[in-house]
Amino acid sequence: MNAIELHHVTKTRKDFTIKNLNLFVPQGYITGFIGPNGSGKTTTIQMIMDILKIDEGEIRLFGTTHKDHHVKQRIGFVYDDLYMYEDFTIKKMKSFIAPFYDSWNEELFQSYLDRFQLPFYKKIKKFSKGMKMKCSLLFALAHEPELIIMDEPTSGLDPVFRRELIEHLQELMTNEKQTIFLSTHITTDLDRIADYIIFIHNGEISLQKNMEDIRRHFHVVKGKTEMIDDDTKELFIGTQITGVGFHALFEGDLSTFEGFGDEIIVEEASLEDIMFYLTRKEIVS
Ligand SMILES: Nc1ncnc2c1ncn2[C@@H]1O[C@H](COP(=O)(O)OP(=O)(O)OP(=O)(O)O)[C@@H](O)[C@H]1O
Repeated sequence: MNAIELHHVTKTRKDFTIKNLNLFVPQGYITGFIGPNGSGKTTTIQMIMDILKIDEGEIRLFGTTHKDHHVKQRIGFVYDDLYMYEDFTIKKMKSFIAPFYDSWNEELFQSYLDRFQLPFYKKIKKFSKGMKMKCSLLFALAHEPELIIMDEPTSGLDPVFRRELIEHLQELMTNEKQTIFLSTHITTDLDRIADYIIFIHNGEISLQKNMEDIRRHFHVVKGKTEMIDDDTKELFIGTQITGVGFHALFEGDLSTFEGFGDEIIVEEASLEDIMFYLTRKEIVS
């Protein structure tokens, strides 16, 4: 079963359109949502959370329409923009948020409060960006959601806490069978933990695959510039040509390169490579 499904979703903002978006987040796994700046990640997440109205299409959460308020109880939403709560302390925020959730776990809340070392009586507006993110995470996790949706959760966090967070998400997924959907620019965070990757570019999905398939099928091929002509270029998703040679992203069966011997080097592609070449088809530098 899918925790999140978007069917033919369309949304037009001032200078930007989400076109016929079909997106599937399987239950019980970590799905990374990646894409360059302004590609539509936050817009998509806001539509899933019903903060932003869709123009056309359908969004389903656990098989139910995303407008159903019971289904929202099952979701923990993490984002760093807590502007609505700037004048609140965590104490006051808790008095508003906790009663909303049937599954609120006070013991768990206190343990995360300790673990994240957040002040209970200080106004949110005096928090750093990282503290705000931790605060958002605290409230999202304390009601034991089945689905955690996170918009850029690692931005603003120092490397130590970022790593801890990533490891913690992995634990949640393994031990509690939670589903995690997170958008990020930091693709190296996902190389370690994601089971599925969805790549969005200019409001359209250009890749939706599990990590195993990605590891198996995407490679970076390197060789001499002379090897690149109109025919060989056709083999690649994207090519970067420099004075000393070419680097290119290849998807498919590596037997294509069997006859090339030592003339080429083939390496597993990272998510960063995939994002780079899918975004820029040809680069000459
Ligand atoms: N409130 C808004 N009104 C109109 N257009 C908006 C609004 N917010 C964002 N946009 C536009 O929608 C497009 C997609 O933005 P969005 O924030 O969804 O991208 P993103 O992938 O999350 O980007 P980033 O990685 O930089 O956070 C951008 O062109 C942006 O200018």
